[in-house]
Amino acid sequence: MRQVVLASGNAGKLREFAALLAPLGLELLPQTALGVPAAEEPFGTFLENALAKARHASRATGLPALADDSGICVEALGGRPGVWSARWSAMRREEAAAGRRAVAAPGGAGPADTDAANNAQLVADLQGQADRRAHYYCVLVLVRSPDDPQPIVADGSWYGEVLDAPRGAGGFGYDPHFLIPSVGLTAAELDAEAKNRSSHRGRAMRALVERLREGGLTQAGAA
Ligand SMILES: O=P(O)(O)OP(=O)(O)OP(=O)(O)OC[C@H]1O[C@@H](n2cnc3c(O)ncnc32)[C@H](O)[C@@H]1O
Ligand SMILES: [Mg+2]
Repeated sequence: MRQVVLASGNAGKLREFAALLAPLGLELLPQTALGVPAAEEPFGTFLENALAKARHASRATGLPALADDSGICVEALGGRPGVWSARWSAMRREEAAAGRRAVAAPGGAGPADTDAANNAQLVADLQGQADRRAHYYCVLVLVRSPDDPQPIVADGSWYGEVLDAPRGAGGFGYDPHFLIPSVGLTAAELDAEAKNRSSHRGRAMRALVERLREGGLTQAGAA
């Protein structure tokens, strides 16, 4: 296994993966560069969505594929945005229009919202809320073929708090509003290396690499 398709269209994730995977000796090809369109993400769990994305990219390219499904889970919101993180502001608009909690599929019909719209929505959702606890969650799925009977799975979490006022220019998504209390910085105030060292994605990636090593699938014993 030398070439792997990265089953993501998110430029922020792509940047982080490029650094995380550099030591592995794998050539990582973004699916967008291979003309693979975004997969449907219709499921209520991160795991199912990641598996769907990995299979979709592997089927389209004939290559092994790595997918990431991730999001921010806020205690006071019962774990939401969760799997709806990429289109949280649209989700909340749909709920407001329906006058109740919508039952739309997590990936929804439309494209992801802008980070600014999602962040503004999250801040509005937490207005007057004292409990600011939240965590990022990431699950990674690697399939060697679209019908791989043994997908390799790893996950990671990163705990913090949601800030009303954004701080920092690094990272992507909800990072300017995600405070890591132990260092007093937001995820967007960390440099890329520091974020990868402690983030949900960094943790999941290191766990995945461990699984690959166990299975002899890294450069040393590539399949
Ligand atoms: O599905 P792909 O193509 O990978 O790209 P996406 O942006 O739609 O990705 P997800 O479906 O996994 O949605 C995850 C959302 O959660 C947020 N998110 C995930 N990881 C993050 C991180 O490290 N920092 C900030 N926000 C993050 C961000 O808003 C993402 O759009
Ligand atoms: Mg997505």
